[in-house]
Amino acid sequence: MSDILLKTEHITMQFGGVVAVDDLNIEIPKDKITALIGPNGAGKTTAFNVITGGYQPSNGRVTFDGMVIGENYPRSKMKKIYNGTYKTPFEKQVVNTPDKITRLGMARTFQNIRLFKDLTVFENVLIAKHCHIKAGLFSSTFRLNREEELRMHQDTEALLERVGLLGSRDEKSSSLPYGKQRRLEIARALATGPKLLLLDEPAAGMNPKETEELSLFIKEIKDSFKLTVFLIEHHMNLVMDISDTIYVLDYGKTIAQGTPAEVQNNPAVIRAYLGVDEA
Ligand SMILES: Nc1ncnc2c1ncn2[C@@H]1O[C@H](COP(=O)(O)OP(=O)(O)OP(=O)(O)O)[C@@H](O)[C@H]1O
Repeated sequence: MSDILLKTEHITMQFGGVVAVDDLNIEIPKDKITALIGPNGAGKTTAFNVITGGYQPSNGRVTFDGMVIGENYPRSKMKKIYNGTYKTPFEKQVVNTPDKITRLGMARTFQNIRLFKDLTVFENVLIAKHCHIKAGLFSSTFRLNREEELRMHQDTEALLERVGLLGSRDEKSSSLPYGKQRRLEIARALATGPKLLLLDEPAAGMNPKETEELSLFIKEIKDSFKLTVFLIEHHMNLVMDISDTIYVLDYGKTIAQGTPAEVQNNPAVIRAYLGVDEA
């Protein structure tokens, strides 16, 4: 069995004349935390959208847990990229919708919080669980399977307890403090039972104390839910604190990869962030 849970090969995403992601090749090892960083507009969210099935790549392949989940190699581009040297296996197209990819074991959160504002904490998580279960139309409509419903309620409460939100069970999600709303978003993603959790700027808008709590929280859930984590983040303290490996994008291209210490001292990274030579 491979230790690599997610792999992208030559992922390119083009919007008209803009190449948002340019030949991205990453490997996410199981049970580790990997970060994707880079200045604004570097292509990070676009990469997440391709990986989670929101966009079909203009080019490239995504493999998750040994299965190709997204692939597109138009012949004209193959020629250009591989200079005619690459042989056939990329000639087919594989398209998966985000819900199918979620069912395979990948869950994500978004840059902007996407909770059901008027529903309670409990209801927000319960809905995420429902979306994950493929109930038949008949049982969904007539609610015949009371046992299953009861089990889902119990599982939801257990999950809320594990993420420290049981005390807020009946509060409207919009009335929670910001840090807890972010935590609830993560709980909703966990409700789908993922192997891989993708977090898009989980610390966005957080103060230093909330960011520190989030660091701890991500490490805790990674261990207790046996997760692999892939995150985009601008808060460098958080990234350097929790990541095993970091990939750095700039203008869609990978300019560096390595451990936090390696990336921090990489001149190309310093240039990309500061816009000046490190000297
Ligand atoms: N749907 C789209 N149509 C056209 N251009 C897009 C689209 N989505 C993203 N882009 C462009 O692709 C580039 C990369 O954007 P993306 O949002 O992926 O960057 P990012 O690294 O996530 O930025 P940020 O850190 O600000 O969230 C930008 O130039 C953006 O304007």
